[in-house]
Amino acid sequence: LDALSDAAGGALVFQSVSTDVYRNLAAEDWLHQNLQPAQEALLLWRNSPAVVIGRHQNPWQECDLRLMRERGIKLSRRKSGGGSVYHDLGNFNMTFFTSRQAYDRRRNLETVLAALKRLRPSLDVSATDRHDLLLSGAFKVSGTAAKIGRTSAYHHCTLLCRSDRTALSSALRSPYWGIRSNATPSVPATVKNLCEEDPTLTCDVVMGAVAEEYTRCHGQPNRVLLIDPDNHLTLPGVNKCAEELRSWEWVYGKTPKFSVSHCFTVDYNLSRAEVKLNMVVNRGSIESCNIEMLSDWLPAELCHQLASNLIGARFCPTETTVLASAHLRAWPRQDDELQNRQRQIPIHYVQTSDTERRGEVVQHFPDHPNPVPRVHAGLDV
Ligand SMILES: Nc1ncnc2c1ncn2[C@@H]1O[C@H](COP(=O)(O)OC(=O)CCCC[C@@H]2CCSS2)[C@@H](O)[C@H]1O
Repeated sequence: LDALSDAAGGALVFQSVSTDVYRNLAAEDWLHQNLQPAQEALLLWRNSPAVVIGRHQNPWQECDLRLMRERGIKLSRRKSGGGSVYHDLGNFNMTFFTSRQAYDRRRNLETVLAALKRLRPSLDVSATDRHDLLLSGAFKVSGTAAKIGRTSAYHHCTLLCRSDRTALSSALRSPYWGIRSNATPSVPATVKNLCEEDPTLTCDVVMGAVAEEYTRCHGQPNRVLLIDPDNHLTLPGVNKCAEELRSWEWVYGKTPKFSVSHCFTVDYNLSRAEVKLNMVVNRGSIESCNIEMLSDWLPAELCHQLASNLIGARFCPTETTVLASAHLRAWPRQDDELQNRQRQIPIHYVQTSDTERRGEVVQHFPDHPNPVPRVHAGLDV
């Protein structure tokens, strides 16, 4: 890197050859750690479908994890604060590295605006006070976040060129409710793609224009260096960092402590019961759990035992399903009716219908002679 920056004699422009969100975030982190603080650089990168949540966010509150899993949309947590955004190959990201003193989000956004102006003079894109970029004064095309270190800093932002807007809004809609936390909430906006204004605009065209404008502003020849975040020889330690960013402990485990309070009605074989579920989830694991039955539909002891079995489990359905099933098997009375009733408790409470979201808290389960175990405490992972 030192040789590179000596040769370039100033600012550097990198473009990642990877579309893996964890590898790209690791490369970004690597550059932040390893560039000389005074070295200015720009990293351009794109990801295959992913949601990137802010450092202090709760993924269960921000996105539809089940839908994301079904559609292969990855979930990642970045190191900067702020809200949740959706990425795919129709969106690209820019990371502006500077020293802490030279950190200036407005100047970076001016570079992006100037690039767009040169490219398509008629495009109406402007920056807001919170550093979003708006198209036609109303539609968000870019969101901003930043990380400020002791001596160096970076500002990164997105740019929507031709993303799948339907996937964006469905991935960023949480179907879960009853969660209380101090996690940073996102600020939802109406988004648009640049290509909706001008169909000839692709990520490649816009990225090229930003690189050109950035080098021009820095009095440099327009040269883009390809960077491979998979190459630990060029970026020593980058693989370990990517694995950390991919780990459950980072993505889910860093969620600020939260509580889940849920009250619902279960119907089974013509009998009905009210169930209250209260949980505290800390570092992604169930710290306390209480299941209350407002009738003798299930013995209090069974509820209590089930709740205590879940303590310490990761708040994810795979783990809690195993625990709940084990609890069923260990229950001494081979009472089919009781077992079937316990299986009805949707501790894993994925709520999708609008009535439920409005708070009518009614959940019906089809009467099934041989219900599959469905008791698990994670919302969905
Ligand atoms: N890709 C993208 N670009 C712009 N706006 C988006 C995008 N995806 C979603 N949104 C909208 O922004 C809000 C959230 O806005 P909010 O202001 O809460 O959050 C942000 O903007 C964070 C930007 C982070 C940028 C980083 C750069 C590299 S890695 S991620 C969301 O609810 C959508 O309405």
